[in-house]
Amino acid sequence: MNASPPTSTLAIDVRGLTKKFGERVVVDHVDLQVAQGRICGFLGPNGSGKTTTIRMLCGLLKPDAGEGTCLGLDVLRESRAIKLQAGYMTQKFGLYEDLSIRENLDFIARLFQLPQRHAAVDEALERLGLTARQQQLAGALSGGWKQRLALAACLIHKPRLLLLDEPTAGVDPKARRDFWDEIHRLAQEGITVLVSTHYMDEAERCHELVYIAYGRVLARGTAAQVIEQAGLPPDANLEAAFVSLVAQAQDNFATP
Ligand SMILES: Nc1ncnc2c1ncn2[C@@H]1O[C@H](COP(=O)(O)OP(=O)(O)OP(=O)(O)O)[C@@H](O)[C@H]1O
Repeated sequence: MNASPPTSTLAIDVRGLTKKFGERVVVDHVDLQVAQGRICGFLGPNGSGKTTTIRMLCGLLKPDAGEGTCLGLDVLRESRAIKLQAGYMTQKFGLYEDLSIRENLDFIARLFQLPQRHAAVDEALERLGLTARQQQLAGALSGGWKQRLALAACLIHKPRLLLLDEPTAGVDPKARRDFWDEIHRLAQEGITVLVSTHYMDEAERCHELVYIAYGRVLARGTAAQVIEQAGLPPDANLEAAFVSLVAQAQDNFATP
């Protein structure tokens, strides 16, 4: 008899994820499914709940309601294990400016207690093209190089899921393009990526999109599906779709 196929290859599979700050619901029953090896763009206006959702997915914030798994691990009960297998790149550069590139990566490798620390640092440096600069201080790097260092730090423990929160904000177009080429290489290796962005050209490079506003999912699917869900003709672009979705959400969900 054939072995039964895996019941799910979903790297992210959560339903009803909800978070309140005080009385304010900032993430409101969000369902999110992302298959392994896919790049899912997470879009929405400022303050719509993207970062809060990402922090719940990687185990840094406990949901008030909802359930599900990341990498097959329970988001409510196995947050520690999720943290060890996911890479989270925060919006703000979170590394030490007065340490060199190599020292920063070595520090992260120590935190993860990696057995082959030196080799892991070498590999991350090589992968992101940082080897020649490894002795430079992080604080002296340009935005594009800092972002590469931050991605190297995210990858050092070989995560199977990457949660990237506006990783290219303020970075020049060439550095953004290089970054996205790397994201696609990672996805081809089977790593799943959820990435928030405000850039439409980046949204177009995702396999699928989820668009939220007021903490609620307004549309999801391929770019063509999102445009259709926004009620626009097929030749409309994503920017028009998002403007239309936000206008609809304002009518439905905005509090006066
Ligand atoms: N720790 C917190 N305490 C209280 N309110 C918070 C906290 N964290 C976030 N918020 C609020 O929750 C809402 C959603 O914030 P969040 O950072 O998740 O949005 P976002 O979609 O990531 O926004 P942006 O695109 O600007 O990064 C915002 O109004 C924010 O001010």
